[in-house]
Amino acid sequence: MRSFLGRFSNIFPHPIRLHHPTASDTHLEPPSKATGVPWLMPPPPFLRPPTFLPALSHSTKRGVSLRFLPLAITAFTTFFGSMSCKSGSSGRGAALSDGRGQGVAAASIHNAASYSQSDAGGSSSPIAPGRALCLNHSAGSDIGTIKRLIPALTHTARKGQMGRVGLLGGSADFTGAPFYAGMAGLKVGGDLCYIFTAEEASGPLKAYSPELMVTPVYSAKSLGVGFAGDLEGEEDGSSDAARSAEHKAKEKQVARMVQRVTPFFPKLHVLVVGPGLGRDPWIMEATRRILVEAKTHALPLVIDADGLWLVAHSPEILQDYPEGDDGGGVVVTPNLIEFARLQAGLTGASVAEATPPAVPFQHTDVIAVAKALGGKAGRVTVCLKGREDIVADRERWLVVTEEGARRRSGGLGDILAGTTGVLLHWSHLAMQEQAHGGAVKAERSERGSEGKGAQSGEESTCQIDPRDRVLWACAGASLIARRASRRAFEEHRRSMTAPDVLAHLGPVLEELSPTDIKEP
Ligand SMILES: NC(=O)C1=CN([C@@H]2O[C@H](COP(=O)(O)OP(=O)(O)OC[C@H]3O[C@@H](n4cnc5c(N)ncnc54)[C@H](O)[C@@H]3O)[C@@H](O)[C@H]2O)[C@@H](O)CC1
Ligand SMILES: Nc1ncnc2c1ncn2[C@@H]1O[C@H](COP(=O)(O)OP(=O)(O)OP(=O)(O)O)[C@@H](O)[C@H]1O
Repeated sequence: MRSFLGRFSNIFPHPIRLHHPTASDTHLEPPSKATGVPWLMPPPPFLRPPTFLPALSHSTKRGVSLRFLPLAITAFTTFFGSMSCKSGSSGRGAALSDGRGQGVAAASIHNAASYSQSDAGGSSSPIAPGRALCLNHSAGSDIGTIKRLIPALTHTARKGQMGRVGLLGGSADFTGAPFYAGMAGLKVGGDLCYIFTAEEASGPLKAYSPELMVTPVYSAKSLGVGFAGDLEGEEDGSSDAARSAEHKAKEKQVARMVQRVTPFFPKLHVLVVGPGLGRDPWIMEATRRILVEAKTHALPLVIDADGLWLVAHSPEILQDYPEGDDGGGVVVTPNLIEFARLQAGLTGASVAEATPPAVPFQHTDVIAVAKALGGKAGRVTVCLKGREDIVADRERWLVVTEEGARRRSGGLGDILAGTTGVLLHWSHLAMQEQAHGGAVKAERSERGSEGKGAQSGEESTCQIDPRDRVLWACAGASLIARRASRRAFEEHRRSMTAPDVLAHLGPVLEELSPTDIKEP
């Protein structure tokens, strides 16, 4: 896997103007600094057993558990009856908690694994010094730059101006992921969210929230996807002719799915692809065709989760993806495993067997993947999620070190994907505003935020280089999602789940860019 780097060793330019190399530029080992919240610091190892409650560290991974199964089962039998497990158990095990006993067992399995993991504290600056793209390297001015991306709310705005986000995702199995991504887009401040999903998912999604406009674009049942798809490939005794007829029927449904999604393209500012989509080959094929169409429209994309599974298997799909009038190109938001899969796909290694390397990924890895995915002329920006988020395009990069939550519950990546979609559009608006400076600036100076920000040293006086605006959009989304996660964690601790983070998006946005304006 590391030999992958060698192939791209000549394409790593200095990431930024005025970049001051530091030791951590080349190695993203998590800092060892403690969090500063004394009672949350991990207790010495000898104090941890016999509680088996995991310390929630920044290196916790979702659902990492089974290596310690025997130990966990012992813990379960010891502590069942003495532990109350009313609030959410940690990690994927929580999904098993139909009854009290199962919930405790699942939590114990995860706890045992976490017990072996080391902890690391957060760093104080939200964006690593020396890695910012602004001329001024102070963290305050980095936040100021992100604030510039957040559009003012005026009385003259029209519905839709702040963002019309499409989302291709959700399936019979996963209805939470598109919900979290879509709602994040709205809660951050996007105006409209269209979800394209399975018929089987659309009912639940509409019931979760009437704010989401949900269009069913295929039937999981008739396509044999999801639950029914489990039977696919089994010998069913049907003849070749019957199988060929079934194949044709499915081909037709795939074509219909494409036809149902693509007419929405002209009204969308961005399409988020992947959360909860599933990896059924027919759905992957339909998604591939939809991406090909999106390319002809130069529709800005955010690709996450199962969308990345497709990209890892067909990395050529994003080659030379154009920047349209709205710019943006493609943003991919992999977690560590998804990033390792992208690397595998690009090198022709097995995608399914990819695992993250023992040493942490570096910004050079991220730049290499961004460049390789985009090909000669494509604009692909990668946001690698992790202990710190590394954002890079083919030549520049930055790292967001804003402290996040120590809970790794499902759905936080979906929230980032939806947030990124809106920030991507906002960065386009900000560029327009920057180009037509005067009038909009005057309107902005009416806002209560201006004075406050200036006092705290967070206002940015520098212009955003248009080439960097997607990086800033990704950094902004990362900062917002991580800050909201941290706030939700401070409030809910071990019971923090994705909806708690959604609830904190608004307050974080308000803090960054207060909405009160003086009436003319
Ligand atoms: N409530 C829902 O509906 C949710 C649905 N989700 C969807 O579930 C589907 C499958 O996603 P998965 O993430 O499970 O699939 P993956 O195959 O990408 O991940 C499989 C497993 O890898 C492990 N893993 C994840 N991140 C890791 C890391 N950084 N380092 C080491 N191991 C790691 C976890 O155990 C995870 O369960 C996607 O469509 C996704 O969008 C998730 O978004 C979570 C929430
Ligand atoms: N160790 C960590 N410490 C703090 N924040 C983290 C850590 N790892 C990831 N994050 C943040 O959590 C969010 C989700 O990242 P994660 O890697 O869990 O995504 P994911 O696996 O795609 O999520 P999902 O459950 O939606 O599929 C991102 O905003 C990321 O910055």
